[in-house]
Amino acid sequence: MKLSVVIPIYNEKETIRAIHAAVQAVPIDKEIILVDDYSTDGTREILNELASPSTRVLLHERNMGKGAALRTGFGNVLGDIVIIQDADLEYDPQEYAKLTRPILEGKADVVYGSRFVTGEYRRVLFFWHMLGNKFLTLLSNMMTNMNLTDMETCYKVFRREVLENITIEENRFGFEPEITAKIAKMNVRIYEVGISYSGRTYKEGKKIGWKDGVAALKCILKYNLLR
Ligand SMILES: Nc1nc2c(ncn2[C@@H]2O[C@H](COP(=O)(O)OP(=O)(O)O[C@H]3O[C@H](CO)[C@@H](O)[C@H](O)[C@@H]3O)[C@@H](O)[C@H]2O)c(=O)[nH]1
Repeated sequence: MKLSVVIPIYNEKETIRAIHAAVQAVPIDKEIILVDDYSTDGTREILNELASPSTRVLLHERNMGKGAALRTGFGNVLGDIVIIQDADLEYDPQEYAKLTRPILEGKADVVYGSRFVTGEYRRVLFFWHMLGNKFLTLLSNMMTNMNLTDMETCYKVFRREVLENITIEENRFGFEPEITAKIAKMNVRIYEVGISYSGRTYKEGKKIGWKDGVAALKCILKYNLLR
């Protein structure tokens, strides 16, 4: 089984080398797909250095958002299992073994890594982000009739066949509720596993804001009620 690691990137020159090295260090047969979303901080020059037969670099010619970068990445995967990896250091690639296990054991088609279950460590940060996430996850669950604990997690893992039947329409962070609504309507087995999480602050490079929360709310309604 080969793993495709899709990394959407926007202005991450401080972390891109480290995250690439951390992914490379995971002892799993894999390909890495770096999708740069028109970074202007020097990230692109670093990506040229990282390109190799096992690390492909795809470039957007304007900034379109994380969802759009994933659409580009998913369209190019060759592996049997696909994982989304943020370009910062919040989510630890050491978790891949745990995240892929339910698929490798033939139990799951999709796995979400949750920051809210089990005794893994996590950095304590923003109360309002936690509340926003809990609210969006609750609303999404009410509409999908699922019981996820972390709908907004980065770590979403798919058998490639599942993604072949999904087209991401949302360019920005709205793709999280969109893809969740879409898999809920498919006949797939969804699992959750607990993961560690080392969130970063705005000074450390976080870009997401309250407007993304409002956009996510609209996407929950749009993809569950109107489609
Ligand atoms: N391609 C692309 N990537 C972007 C953009 N903006 C941010 N990203 C990438 O998306 C990741 C997360 O961005 P942050 O700004 O650090 O937000 P976050 O708080 O960590 O986001 C959390 O919530 C999001 C929405 O649920 C999740 O998508 C994300 O994985 C994480 O859990 C980073 O790897 C960043 O490079 C963009 O315009 N384009």
